[in-house]
Amino acid sequence: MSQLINNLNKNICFIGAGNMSTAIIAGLIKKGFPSDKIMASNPSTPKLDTLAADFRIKVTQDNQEAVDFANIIIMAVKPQMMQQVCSDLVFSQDKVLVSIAAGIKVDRLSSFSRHTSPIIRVMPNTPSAIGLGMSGIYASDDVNEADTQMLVQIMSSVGKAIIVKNEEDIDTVIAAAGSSPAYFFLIAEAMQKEVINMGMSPEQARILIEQAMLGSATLMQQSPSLEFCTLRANVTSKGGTTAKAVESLQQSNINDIMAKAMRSAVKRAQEMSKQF
Ligand SMILES: NC(=O)C1=CN([C@@H]2O[C@H](COP(=O)(O)OP(=O)(O)OC[C@H]3O[C@@H](n4cnc5c(N)ncnc54)[C@H](OP(=O)(O)O)[C@@H]3O)[C@@H](O)[C@H]2O)C=CC1
Ligand SMILES: O=C(O)[C@@H]1CCC=N1
Repeated sequence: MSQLINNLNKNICFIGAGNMSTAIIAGLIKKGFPSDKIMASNPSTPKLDTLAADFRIKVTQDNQEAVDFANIIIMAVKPQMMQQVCSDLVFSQDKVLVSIAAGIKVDRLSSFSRHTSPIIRVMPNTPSAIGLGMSGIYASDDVNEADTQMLVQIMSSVGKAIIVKNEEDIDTVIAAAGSSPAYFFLIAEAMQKEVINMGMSPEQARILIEQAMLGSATLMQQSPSLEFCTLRANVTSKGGTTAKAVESLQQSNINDIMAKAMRSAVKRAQEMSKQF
């Protein structure tokens, strides 16, 4: 994949140089994507200065300059900014327009941007920064296969990527992968607090939780034939400690808690699609 991404021979720009753009840029550079083929645009300079210093990419405060430079334009501003930012830009029709924004559907993006060529939606997540991202890609029927595959190639270079068939599935990708790193960090925070309450140092708490999470995630990935429930059962000795902890989580309705959280993310994406 690394070789393919090096041979892509396209310029990419990021409109909005915030957290998610920075994560994807970091991942692309780590994979060897040429830094002079990336440009980021942002109204304020500190983030641009950091990106230029860390990754040697091109930077500008002029969104149109970035659009004119690129073959692939990644719109990465907050959803509430999208209409304003798009309507100030002129896109020639040979450019591939991509949005990573939650809750803004292709037909809205198309009307904001007056871009009559097909638009692709990508829903990435921040672990893209270390090559462990997970992205969902939605391309409507009128997007040509080569452009869809180019986005699959780009996002696969910073992690894994799947194509979703229906635009609504992007909201499910948000609930399961776009937003979910925050759920895992929240669980880590809660566990760290309790380890400290039990008398250990924050540093010890951090390494215990970090390594347990990393080990569990890696074990899931390296055991494709084992269901998550089997991996859980393998930890749970009859009459032992894990059984008590798991019982406590189940009594607190962990399934309902997670379902409710994920439904809330989807509901918010649906609201945003009407709001912005
Ligand atoms: N963070 C995440 O995990 C994920 C985010 N996304 C999507 O990515 C998009 C960006 O999110 P995120 O990176 O978290 O947000 P950030 O707020 O970190 O980044 C948004 C960036 O847009 C910049 N910006 C503001 N106005 C303009 C403008 N007129 N022209 C160009 N840039 C502008 C902001 O600059 P300044 O700060 O100087 O105002 C900021 O750097 C959102 O649409 C979100 O839905 C998708 C998946 C995951
Ligand atoms: O919180 C958000 O709206 C964005 C989309 C997925 C992750 N961050």
